[in-house]
Amino acid sequence: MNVLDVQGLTIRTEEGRDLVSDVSFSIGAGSRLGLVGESGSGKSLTALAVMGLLPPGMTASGSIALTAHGAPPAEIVGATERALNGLRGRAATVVFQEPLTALDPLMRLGAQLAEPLRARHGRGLRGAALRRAVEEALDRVRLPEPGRIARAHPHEISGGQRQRVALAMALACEPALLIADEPTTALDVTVQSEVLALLDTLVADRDMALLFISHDLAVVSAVTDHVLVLKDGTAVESGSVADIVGRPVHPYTRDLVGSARHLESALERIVR
Ligand SMILES: Nc1ncnc2c1ncn2[C@@H]1O[C@H](COP(=O)(O)OP(=O)(O)OP(=O)(O)O)[C@@H](O)[C@H]1O
Repeated sequence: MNVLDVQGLTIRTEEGRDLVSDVSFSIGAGSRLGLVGESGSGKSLTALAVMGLLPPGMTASGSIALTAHGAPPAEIVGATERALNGLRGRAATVVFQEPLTALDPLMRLGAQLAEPLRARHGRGLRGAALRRAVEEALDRVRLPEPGRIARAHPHEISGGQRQRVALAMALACEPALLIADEPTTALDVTVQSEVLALLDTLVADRDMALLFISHDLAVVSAVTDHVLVLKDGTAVESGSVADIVGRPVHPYTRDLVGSARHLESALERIVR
């Protein structure tokens, strides 16, 4: 059963220019697809279309079917804002490159995390039980001293910690599909691999579907099993990580393989 089924997705500007053309892919529960391509290839727009969050003036055509937790498939293309609101969170959530986009600078992190937890578990969750749920959610993303983090404001913790909080907020909704758009690009290399390892474990534990977006094929190959290569808004190649990294066919994919930063470790992982 596919959690996400995208068929012939085309994203057009008001002026009639296609930024994404006829892209198709699907992701089953527990599967992970990497969307890889250079800057401007259409990765983020594809993710935004899946969330029904395209910038004003842009339109999507084709089909984006999202199936969450045994519910019948919901069509995102052309859905009303009300229908989309019902799907965001429970069906799909997204983690962006910059966690500050998801966090309110003026609110304590615990209060922010409480919102999706209460949306998921009911407004009756409050007081000590709510505090416990917040700390458990922070603990699940391996944040030390969850009590202190819950009382902090976003600027009082590090970039890596903020991305963990953003991940905790996304997971609090228990989504069927998690979209991660360059979630580690803004982090330094050590923190990046820690967050990737965490993401890997959290997705595996929950049998979630993962759509992972990055310009870096090495990063994509560390967390996904299949890859779709985008160039100028079109899919040029797709296949298993082992095939794409080991036997790239399209010249553009070959370039991506060549420029992947930690290619050796990516290959090591595939060989393992
Ligand atoms: N709001 C917008 N208005 C007009 N054009 C846009 C808008 N957002 C993106 N684009 C254009 O659409 C194309 C695809 O952008 P998109 O952000 O999806 O690329 P990307 O592969 O995610 O790259 P990056 O990693 O740099 O975000 C680019 O040519 C970009 O300039």
